[in-house]
This record gives sequence, structure tokens and C-alpha cells, in this order.
Amino acid sequence: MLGSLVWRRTAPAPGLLLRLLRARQPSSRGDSLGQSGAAGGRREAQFPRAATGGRSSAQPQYVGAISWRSGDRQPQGLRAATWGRLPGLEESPWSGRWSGVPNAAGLGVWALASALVAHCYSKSPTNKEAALLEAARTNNVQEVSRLLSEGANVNARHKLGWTALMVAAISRNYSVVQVLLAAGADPNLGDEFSSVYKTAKEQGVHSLEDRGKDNAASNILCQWTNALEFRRWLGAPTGVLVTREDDFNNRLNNRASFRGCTALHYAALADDYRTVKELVDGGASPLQCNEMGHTPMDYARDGEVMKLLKASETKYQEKQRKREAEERRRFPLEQRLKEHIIGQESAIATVGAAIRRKENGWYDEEHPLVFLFLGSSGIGKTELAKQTAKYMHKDGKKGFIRLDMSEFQERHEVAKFIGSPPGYIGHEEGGQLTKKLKQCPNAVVLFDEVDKAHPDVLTIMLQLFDEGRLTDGKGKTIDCKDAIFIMTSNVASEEIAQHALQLRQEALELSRNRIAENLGDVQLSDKITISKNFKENVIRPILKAHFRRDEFLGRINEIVYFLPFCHSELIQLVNKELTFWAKRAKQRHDITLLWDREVADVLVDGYNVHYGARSIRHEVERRVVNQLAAAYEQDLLPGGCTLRITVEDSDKQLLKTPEHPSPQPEKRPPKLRLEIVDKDSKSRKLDIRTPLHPEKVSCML
Ligand SMILES: Nc1ncnc2c1ncn2[C@@H]1O[C@H](COP(=O)(O)OP(=O)(O)OP(=O)(O)O)[C@@H](O)[C@H]1O
Repeated sequence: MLGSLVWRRTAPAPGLLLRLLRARQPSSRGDSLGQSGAAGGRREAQFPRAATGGRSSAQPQYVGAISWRSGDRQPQGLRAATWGRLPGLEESPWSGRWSGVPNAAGLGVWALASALVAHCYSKSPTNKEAALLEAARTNNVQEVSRLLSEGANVNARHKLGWTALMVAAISRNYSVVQVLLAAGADPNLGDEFSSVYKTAKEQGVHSLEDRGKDNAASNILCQWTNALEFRRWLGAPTGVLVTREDDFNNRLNNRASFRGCTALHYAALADDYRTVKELVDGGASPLQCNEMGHTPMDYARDGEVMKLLKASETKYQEKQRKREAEERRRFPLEQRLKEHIIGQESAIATVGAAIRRKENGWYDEEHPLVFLFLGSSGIGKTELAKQTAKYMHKDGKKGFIRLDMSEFQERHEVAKFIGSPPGYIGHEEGGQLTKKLKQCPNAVVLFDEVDKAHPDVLTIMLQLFDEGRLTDGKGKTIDCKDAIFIMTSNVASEEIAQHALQLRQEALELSRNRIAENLGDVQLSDKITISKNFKENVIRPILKAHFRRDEFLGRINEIVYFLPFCHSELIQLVNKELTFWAKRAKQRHDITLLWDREVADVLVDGYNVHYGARSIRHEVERRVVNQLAAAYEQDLLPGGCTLRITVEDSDKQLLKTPEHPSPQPEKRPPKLRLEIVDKDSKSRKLDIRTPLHPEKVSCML
């Protein structure tokens, strides 16, 4: 592991090679401004005598080390001693001789360089965060403390993605690590730098040296000098490889990916016991994985550091378990789910209880947990699965696997599911399920529309649920007893919806009767529960007929029923949608959006039991967002204004019907309108033209 991330001691890194090669090139143009390298935590550079004020010589002679002041691109000694003595002054780029007297071209270069340096310095003489990174790298504890006391952001990142704590850790600068942690550095931040080549690609710069994006002046100058440090001194951008080696560390393998590596990963790589200890004591997680899925221990060598990490892993796990248990007690899963899911209380309770059993060790460890979510479209089946995955796997993505089973309707599509056997097309690709399960064997796996899957796919699923493991096309077995499998289906959704609506009607009538009979403290309640009788005698036979397998249904731990929304839940859904648009209006257009209570009542009418929450979303878009967009397009919404959505008084319309030849008064559905609220809190209606009619007509959808 270690070998893949760190260059062998004897092999110079490519960037170093590149610079060595450059330095050895004959200095025909007097451009050899020297080498830089990290030595003993202090950055040193050697400069030709010509550039440091010595006598000119055809063979550049090097003088002693000149130290960088942290946060300062210019060598101090150079600035003090030879300000203005730039290569063009000492030697003409065209003459190839050291002259001592500036010729025209030399003067030009000098002027250009001076202007450029002045520009660089005027732009950002002391960028605190950049200086902090540099001070952390060079082990300048005093400078780190000074910058932090002056307000430098301790968690700021280098433009390529690492933080000061990571630099200090890889540089084995234990004292800096201490200071940074004390100042609140987050030890669990991950590096955003991947590999040199990937980062270069992502940032759109060259991996070795970026010429293309320089400003023209520094480019011209650097073509003459071609000295990397000089380019950097001028503020000219350098390539990713060199930046990584110079600003971070030059002993790391530039091909390896470092994304997600924390300071602790780097301290383990650097094999620095004191820093590892400091980080662990400072709250660094020894369990945190980088993008490759490796923990800091994977990078540790055998010895003290490895021992320390092992011990802290166990301690951290124990601590984490206690913390999570406490968090669960204070903020149970059901409560979290209710923050995202409106209604569906019985479904939430069923899932919550099963997961609590699993989390607390009260479950059958030989089999994974399997749910079947039943109900019509758009009522939160997928959402509940997603939120459960979020709860179980804080890092998200890999912990939630979703497969649309309508893609596995044919027998040959089994191969897509678990991968083709050797010799078949697609063997190398692997299966959609197995590939993802391999990455996260305890994921929450959602099989959407499971009723559409081919029976052969169901057979594989049955095996998976039964044995808790799966063998892929390459013959590799994945153990997934800890996974949670959720299947969704619309089978029997019509029956469930009708039954629920009927129960709700009965409950409502009962409440009304009791109120009418004056039976005291009666509350109207929308809460209903589906009876066991209905589940056994209506739903189970439908499922049996569909899946044609008792054993398949037998392997399901819980069948979870999702019911159509009641009125109060619909009001909540409407408010959720309107809140979403209000946030958007504020963020994008600085418009404050308010609405009257009756607006939700009107929008609830758009509910369609077959489309669930989606029908509410569409109704809000059709009746509110369309108006907002039209008003915005017609320039009726000044920035910073306040808008109110109100219900237009329902007016009457005269209708003639065959039964009633004389016109009958009929109430039209109420309309929504937009009003702008003036500073004096008075509202005035917005006159929005309907997009299809150019003439001015009031648009009230
Ligand atoms: N109970 C609910 N509470 C809040 N939002 C919901 C609820 N039900 C559905 N939604 C929203 O409606 C959209 C569709 O929901 P979801 O994908 O969960 O539907 P579904 O029941 O899985 O239906 P389908 O079978 O059609 O996928 C999502 O954006 C979701 O946030």
C-alpha cells in the first residue's frame, strides 16, 4: 500500500527530474536562476552569483542558501541585495554575454519584470491563507501562530485542495499540527487533490507546467528565463505536478489518488508517531476512508504508528457506538424520517422498528433485512428508502444502491444484474448489483418496481435474501448479510388506495356522528390503519398470484403499506412545495414570496390519487410558478420586492344546461393571483399578460 503512494527514497520524483534537467541545461541566456528544494523543513534556493549581485561570469557560480520568508514568493536576500538586477540587466538574452550595462532589450525586460513584480505585489502582498500553508510546510510555528491570531482561516485550502493541517502532517511538523488543532483545524477534512493528472484535467491546467494560461507578460519573460522559481517568484502559474511537489510534498507518487486523505492518512504515510498521536487525540477519525476506501492504518508501516492506530481504531469505534446510541435515543429514526416524509406514519413506524432491532442486535444475523413497500405512485416509497439509507450511511452515495427492475424484464438480463460468466460479452464489466454491493456490502438496496423483474431475476433475489450472499459472474462471492433490501411495487395499489379512502370516509362519518350526537370531546382524525384481515384476504392473494412463489413472499420481513394522503397531509405537501419556490425566489431573484392560508386549500384540489405528491408539485407549478415566471419575464418584479399569493374571490358564472335552459348560477373554481406588497404594506394586483395573448389581459390561472 505504502509503496504505491510514496516514491522510493532513491528515485527522484518526475517534477524533481524535470527541474534537475532544466538546471543542467547550458545557461546560454543566463537564465539559470537556480534550484529550490525542501531541506530540513527550511526552503533553500541557490542562485547564480550574477543574480545575487556578484561579478558576472560565463560559468554561473552559485552562492549560499537564501531562505524564503513564509508567504513571500520572493527570496528575501535577493530582494534586499539585488533589487532590479534581473537577468536582462546582467546579460542580454540575445547577446549571450554578461555585460553589466543594460542594453535596450535588457531594459525592456527589466521594466516589464519590475512592472509585473509590482503588479503581483500590489495585488496580494500577503495572502494570509497562502502564507499559513507555506508556514505550516516550513515548520514556522511562530508565523503560523501570528497568522492565526490575525484571523487566517485555519481550514482554508490550497487552490489544489489540501489544508495547512495536511501539509504539516505530511511534513512531520508536529508543533505546527499542535497549534493548528488548538486553533480549531478540522482533522477530518479530506484532501480534494486526487492525482496530478486528474487534478490537472479537472482544473484545466497542464500537469507539468502551465504556459497557456499565463498572462502574456510573464510568459514572454519566462521564455527567456525558463526558470521555474523565477516564474513562481513573478506569480506566474506553474503546473500541478510542480505545485504539488513544492507546496505539499515531493515524495508522494503523483499517479496515486489522494482524494479524501485526511491529515491522519498523511501522518501515517510520513510514519510520524507524535503527529499521529496528536491528531488522534485531537479528534481525527482513524476509521475515515479516503476515496480509495483506505483508512490511515492501511498506510501505516509495522511498528509504533501501526500499534497506535490499531488501538485508537478500537477506542474510536467504541466511542462512536456510544455517541450514536446516545444520538439515537435523543433523536430517533422515526423523528428524522418525519422531517422529510409527510404522513405515512405506519410505514415509518414499521421501518423504524425493524431498523432499531437490527441496530441493537435484536435480529437474525444470518439474513439481511428485506422490506416490500406497496402503494400507488408518488407517495414516498422511494423517499423513505433514500432517507433510511441517509440515516444508515452518513456519507450517502455508496450507501444507497437503486436498481430499476423494469430493466431486468428479459431472461438474458440476469447477466446485467450479476455479471456475465467467463467467455460472454460484458464479463469484464461485472453486474450492476454486484459491482455496487462489492463497494458497500451493507448498503440500502432499492429494487424499484420489483414486479416487473423476470422470474429468473427473482430467483437470484430469493437466493440473496435467503443466504445473504451473492456470487457474481466472475465467481466472486459477496457477503451482504448486513445490507437492507427494499423492494417497491405498485401491485395491489388500487385496492390499497380504495380501502384506505373508504376507511377514512368511515372514520370521518363516525367523528361527525359523534359530534352531532354531542358525545363530548371528539376530535376529527385522519389516522387509519389497514386491518390484518384486509392484508391477509385481499393483498396476499394478489401478491401470490403475481409473484407465484410463496417462498419469495415468505422471505420478506415486513410488507409496508403506503396510503393516499389525507387533507391535512396535502396541505403540508403544498406548503412544502411553496416553501421550496419561496427559497428559490429569494436566492435567485431576491424576491420574498408569501401566501395566504387559503392558497393551500385551493392547490390541494389538484391532488390526484394516482400520481400522489407529484400531482401537487405539478399543480403548484401550473398555478403559481407559471405566473411568477410570466411576471418576471414581463419585468413586473423589481429586485427585492415582496410578493403575495392570494385567492381571488370566487365569482359566479351563469351556465345553461339541457335540464335547466335558463341560466344557473355556478361557482367557478377559485383562482390564484399575485400581488405585490408595497412599502406601506398595501398590496396591488399584478397585471400579467398571458403569454399566448399579446393584448393585455389579466392572467389568473
Ligand atoms: N410522503 C411524502 N412526503 C414528502 N414528499 C413526498 C412524499 N411522497 C412523495 N413525495 C415527493 O414526491 C416525489 C416522488 O416520491 P417517491 O419517489 O418517493 O414516490 P414513490 O412512492 O416511490 O412512487 P413511484 O413508485 O412512482 O416512484 C419525491 O420528490 C418526494 O419527495
